[in-house]
Amino acid sequence: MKSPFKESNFPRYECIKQEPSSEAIGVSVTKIIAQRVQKVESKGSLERRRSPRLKNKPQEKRPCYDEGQSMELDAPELDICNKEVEGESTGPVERRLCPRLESIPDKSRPLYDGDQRRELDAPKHVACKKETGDYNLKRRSESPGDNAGKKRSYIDHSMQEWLPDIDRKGGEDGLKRSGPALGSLPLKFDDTEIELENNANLKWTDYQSFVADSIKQKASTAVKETTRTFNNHHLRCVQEEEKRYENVEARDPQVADYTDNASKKNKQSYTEKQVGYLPGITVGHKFFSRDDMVATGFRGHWLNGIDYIRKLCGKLNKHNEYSSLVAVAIMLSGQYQDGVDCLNEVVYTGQGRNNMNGSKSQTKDQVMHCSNLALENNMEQSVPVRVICEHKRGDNQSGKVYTYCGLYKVVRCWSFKRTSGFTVSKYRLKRLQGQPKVKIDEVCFERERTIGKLHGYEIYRAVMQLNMYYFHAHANIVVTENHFGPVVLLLVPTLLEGFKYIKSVQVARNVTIPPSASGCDCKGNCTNPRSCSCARLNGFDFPYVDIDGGRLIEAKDVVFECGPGCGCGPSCINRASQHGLKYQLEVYRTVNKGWAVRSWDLIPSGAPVCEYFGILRRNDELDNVSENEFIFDIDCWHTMNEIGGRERRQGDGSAPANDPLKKVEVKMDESESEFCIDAGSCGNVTRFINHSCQPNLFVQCVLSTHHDIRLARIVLFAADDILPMQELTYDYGYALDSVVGPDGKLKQSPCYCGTEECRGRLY
Ligand SMILES: C[S@@+](CC[C@H](N)C(=O)[O-])C[C@H]1O[C@@H](n2cnc3c(N)ncnc32)[C@H](O)[C@@H]1O
Repeated sequence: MKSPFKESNFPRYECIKQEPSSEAIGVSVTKIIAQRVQKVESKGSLERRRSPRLKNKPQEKRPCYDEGQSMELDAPELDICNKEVEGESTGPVERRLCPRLESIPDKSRPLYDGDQRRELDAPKHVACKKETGDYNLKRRSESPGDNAGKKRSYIDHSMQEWLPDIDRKGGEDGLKRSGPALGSLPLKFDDTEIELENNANLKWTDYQSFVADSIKQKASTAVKETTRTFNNHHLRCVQEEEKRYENVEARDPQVADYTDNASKKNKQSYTEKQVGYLPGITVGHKFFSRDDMVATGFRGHWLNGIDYIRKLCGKLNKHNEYSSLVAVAIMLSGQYQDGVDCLNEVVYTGQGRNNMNGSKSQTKDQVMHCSNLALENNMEQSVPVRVICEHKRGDNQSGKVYTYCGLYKVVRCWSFKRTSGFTVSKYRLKRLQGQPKVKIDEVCFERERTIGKLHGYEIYRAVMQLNMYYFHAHANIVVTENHFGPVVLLLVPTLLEGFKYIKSVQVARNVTIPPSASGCDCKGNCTNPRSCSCARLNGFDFPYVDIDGGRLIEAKDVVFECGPGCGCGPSCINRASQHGLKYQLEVYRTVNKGWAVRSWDLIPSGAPVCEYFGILRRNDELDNVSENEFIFDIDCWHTMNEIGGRERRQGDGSAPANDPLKKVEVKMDESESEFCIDAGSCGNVTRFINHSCQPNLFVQCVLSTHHDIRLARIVLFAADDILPMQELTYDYGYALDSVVGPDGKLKQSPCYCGTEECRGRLY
């Protein structure tokens, strides 16, 4: 298809053949980028790393980073936290207050002590009801049909209790925050203004929303962390399976622990599962596997459509059974049409009596017990159920996404004879009012919508034919790369004039790349970690598992991949980061951070996303370049060894005793790294990736061709499962007040990452 734009608007840049002159190198801010997603716990005197720019500043004028001092500089109120940590405080610990709240009289302040927090985090109403056995006080009706009609008003009213408090007054969009979000906090829910000491007025509603936000954020961080841990366990388990498959005995006893822990964790969440709203998992939340749902306690079972819980009460129901079961969640799979905005009403078929080994067709009548009975009890006892929709992934990889659609009430239950002659239970469920809208098929939709919105042409087809993307004034640059053709980058000429797109690191003339290391003797693919010498360098294991094209099990100090000196072929799993861009990445414009990068595809955790390309230079060459914000220090060794105030990532000691890295140790006693990658004048999509204090990518040093860590490759990996259209970010790892301008003065730059962990400044 022909481009809708004039050819002249689309300059195409070839990969550069020769290194650009140093004069051509970029014009903008300072330097250094480096990250660590997992930071080690703060160790007394350990400083955060500081910028090499500090070299230009006399020692006495350099900023201090140790905890006490930086607190003094940054925020006096942090002193309170400090004391808490150090255990100096003897009386009840005073918690850190939002500066806005400091002047509110003591008795009017919300309480934050542990017990109350717990109450807030757990669905409070669930707990109360369990204790009082309140469910069973309600009269059970004889006929399900009558039941629905008669009890409707009651159900409508009572079910609101199960919604997240935060959404109760929020209306359809759930944006407005309301008082009840604060659970048992002693707050007034009106617009009364509180007089502050500085004569400013604070509305209670602001105050409430501040607290509500912080509660909600903490819970969502906990969910994120659980999912991350689970993903790690999951990849470990996959590795175990791969080994079993290869009939290779597990050498590392830790692996068994991981497997055990994963199952223990799941068992634990099974017993802890809750009815109703779960803090941290809001409507629209996406899970990427059934395991994720179990790990976070959202569901207690991998397979069953109806997930139920046993309540401790002892009433007989109409089936002469104890009505101690209620369903907590049901899974809808393939029962809806793509693109349905919101499932306000669903009809659900009970489970059981199918031939699970063969055709999956029904072989007997369904009976009203266990899960089916539980779902009926939901109706009779006015207990809402979480509904999850299963749908296919938006990219072309196989797999599913599970979207949480919200809480539903069961309004009717009946039995139905199918044409096969067997009976099934049927349930009609209605979505509770006051929940945010959800697009169940968001993952698939976003990409299509973006393409449509940007161009109004059949761009998707053009992509397939021409192997590249067109862009629009709003999107500006789109990068793609595939197995057949060269990288294509289309730029808005006025925005990035002179910038060249490259698809490998270019080497400056005064830098010599060491000769290739001798590699492993494997043939075809490396599969046996005991005989593969590259696996040995990684601690006698392959760092990747063979799913989704290779996923890194966990961050390491350094990953040794197979290289040109190895006997294995290009499809070897231990070359996972060498295949270029696998995901379609888009460079787009943000409001306050300049350009940014997002993916049109779903990226699974541990997947290599992109490598930092630019010109490989000596660091000292750039000492007088003051304005270049696209320089990445290759400081893997310094980070591993905590040299120059750097924080070591929680490594796993992957480098064995006869580590080839030891050979370079002597050369690297300086506190600053020797080499860097300068993407000021040429680079790839990675240079547009912004910083976040809570990133979804992490930086991993990779060695493949040679084993000189001073010249390691810098590859960004997914730290989480990343949804399409989510901004990709990593932690630049600046120490605060570590960057000095050409005038010798400290430079500060605000951070707009917008995460709850935000430190407020980039440096
Ligand atoms: C490597 S560049 C990233 C791409 C850049 N946004 C652009 O438009 O080219 C680093 C620069 O982006 C901006 N930046 C990145 N992350 C940021 C953040 N979280 N908050 C504010 N600015 C950010 C800063 O100006 C920083 O020096």
